[in-house]
Amino acid sequence: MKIVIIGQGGHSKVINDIILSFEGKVIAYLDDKYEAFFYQNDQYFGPISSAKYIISKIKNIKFVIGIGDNKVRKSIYERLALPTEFYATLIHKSAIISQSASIESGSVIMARTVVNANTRIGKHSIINTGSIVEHDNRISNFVHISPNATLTGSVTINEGVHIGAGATVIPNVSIGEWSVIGAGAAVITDIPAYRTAVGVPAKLKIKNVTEDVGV
Ligand SMILES: CC(=O)SCCNC(=O)CCNC(=O)[C@H](O)C(C)(C)COP(=O)(O)OP(=O)(O)OC[C@H]1O[C@@H](n2cnc3c(N)ncnc32)[C@H](O)[C@@H]1OP(=O)(O)O
Repeated sequence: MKIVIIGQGGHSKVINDIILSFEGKVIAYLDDKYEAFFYQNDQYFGPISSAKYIISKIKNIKFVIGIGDNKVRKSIYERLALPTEFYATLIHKSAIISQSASIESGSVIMARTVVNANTRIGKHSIINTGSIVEHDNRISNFVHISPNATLTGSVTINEGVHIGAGATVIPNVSIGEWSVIGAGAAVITDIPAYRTAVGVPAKLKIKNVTEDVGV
């Protein structure tokens, strides 16, 4: 599979490792740190605006937005307005994915994750290294489940939610859209939209979600 990664920060390096795990190839990096489109050492580089040019130049390519921040990832998705079929679903070879789970396009599933039975994962979401997403979860679009987080059974994660590293969510809990759960939290009650919750058990912080959540 020939992949174009949009964004060239830390998250894109881990996506590159997913692609190597199934012997795919990164043919281009598009990032706005580049002012012009160029070819070097068997790869193309250019600004994000060159996505449509690269589609016209190279056949059978797929894109992935390799940016960890949920809001930035969504804004680039909206800016590019590419049809769904241009986005890859990338799953590391070491991930364990139930046959009854489903994962939509643009989402990335990192090394040593588990996605269990009847879980649904939406578009452009990240299931990061070593996290466990148990059975019957509903994970929406532009979500980030950070490394080593655990979602137990029948958890609902709405659009744009960021679950911090090592956090645990108990069964049947719902997290409202664009909320942030702090690293190491234990979430035992529903969390409303656009809020930050931290601690064990997780409590709402007074301050609402800020732009920078430490992704
Ligand atoms: C491969 C990768 O890197 S994937 C990305 C993984 N990234 C993460 O897991 C980051 C998760 N982010 C966090 O945990 C952050 O601390 C957040 C989003 C919860 C809070 O960030 P901010 O809003 O900037 O909060 P800030 O740092 O100002 O702290 C405010 C208060 O919350 C407390 N707090 C912050 N985070 C946590 C936490 N995870 N658990 C418990 N308390 C916390 C602070 O101690 C502080 O308490 P105080 O007011 O009593 O002094």
